[in-house]
Amino acid sequence: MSTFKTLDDLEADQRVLVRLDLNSPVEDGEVQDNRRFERHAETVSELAEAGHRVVLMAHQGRPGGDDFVSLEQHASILADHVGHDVGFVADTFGDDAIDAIESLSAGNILLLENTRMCDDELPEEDPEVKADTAFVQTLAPYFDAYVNDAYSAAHRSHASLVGFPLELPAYAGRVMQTEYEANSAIATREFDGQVTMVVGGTKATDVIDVMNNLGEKVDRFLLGGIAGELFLRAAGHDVGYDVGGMDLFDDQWEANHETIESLIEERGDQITLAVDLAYEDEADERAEIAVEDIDEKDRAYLDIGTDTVEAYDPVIRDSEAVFVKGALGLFEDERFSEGTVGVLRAIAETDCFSVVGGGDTSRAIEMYGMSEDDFGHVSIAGGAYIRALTGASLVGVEVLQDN
Ligand SMILES: Nc1ncnc2c1ncn2[C@@H]1O[C@H](COP(=O)(O)OP(=O)(O)O)[C@@H](O)[C@H]1O
Ligand SMILES: O=C(OP(=O)(O)O)[C@H](O)COP(=O)(O)O
Repeated sequence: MSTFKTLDDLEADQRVLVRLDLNSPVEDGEVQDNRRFERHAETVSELAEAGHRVVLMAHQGRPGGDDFVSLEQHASILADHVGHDVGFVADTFGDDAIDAIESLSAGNILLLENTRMCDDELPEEDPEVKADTAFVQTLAPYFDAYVNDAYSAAHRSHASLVGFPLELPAYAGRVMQTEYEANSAIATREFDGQVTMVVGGTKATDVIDVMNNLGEKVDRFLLGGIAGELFLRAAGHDVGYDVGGMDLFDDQWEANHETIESLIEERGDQITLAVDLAYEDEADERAEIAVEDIDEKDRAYLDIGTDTVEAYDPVIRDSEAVFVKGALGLFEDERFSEGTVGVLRAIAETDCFSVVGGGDTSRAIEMYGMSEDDFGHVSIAGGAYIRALTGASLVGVEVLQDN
């Protein structure tokens, strides 16, 4: 199955540079614990217990976003899961980082600062270009091996993901290995009955393009979240616009409206949009409005409405397989969790094969008292997992396989 080397192939007593994906929700500056910490802790524990010197890299948010913060809090959350100290240095590859790396003993763990705070990490470029950056060229000589555990970021051609495997012997971590195997197996699986995909979340750009390539595999798309509103906007409704301090819609509209319009034209019968939406009224309560009654672009919609949840429910119950990518609303706020929780409960109550992905969406399962056992596979990846479903390769996996 795996055509890359794994931790089973790693020699003893190595200085190992490990890429994790600890990208997490941040609420009022506080990093929220989630499944990514728990899953990556297994790889980190295994490496530390084997006596390697373990240096971790990860990213958080995107420059300019409210969630673009230091990894200092991540170190202590990860330490709780690993059951071992995780040191932190507020530097990516400068003198402070090198000093901290050089002072490690066998079995020690150190987390470097947010890779996206280093200019060489972004933008996406070919692996050869990334391998030639000062970031990679400076750090690589301090290590014997590179481990990529960040399956959920493996669709990004960033320095920490694709540059190091060109400079160091490279291995897949345990999360990379299990997610790759599970998602590749799902991509080749055939279903006799209806296959439904629930599309939501904030990263509409990640899903809209992929919907084009999933059209043969998926019979019905049920939309919500930011992507759902962009489709409603394309269908002529006054939603899907940035209002107040929002910056979720207009840029993604510019990048995707032509694809959305052609999807509606060519695959309109496969795509179901919300018929009502929920918002916060003057009394801070959940209120709902039918999409056809919306005539002002002045309000943020935070969930699909109750009639939409009722319309989506039988579609899910009639499906043989359901794939979920992204939440249908701001589920972290209970008032706006109805869409996401309604869909997840319908899946959990039926015996369809299901995959739930999206960095944040998998959190809703635990938050609302459901069990992972009620789902076929819960992926900590979002964009990477739906790309894998189309059979497309992920650049971060390709460079491991070539290593
Ligand atoms: N209408 C909405 N307005 C604001 N945030 C939303 C809305 N719908 C979904 N979300 C947010 O999308 C996030 C879901 O993220 P996730 O499932 O990881 O997908 P993505 O990777 O696309 O962000 C959740 O944190 C949820 O609060
Ligand atoms: O959280 C992630 O992706 P996901 O939300 O699609 O699961 C990854 O960390 C990638 O982050 P990015 O979409 O800012 O490159």
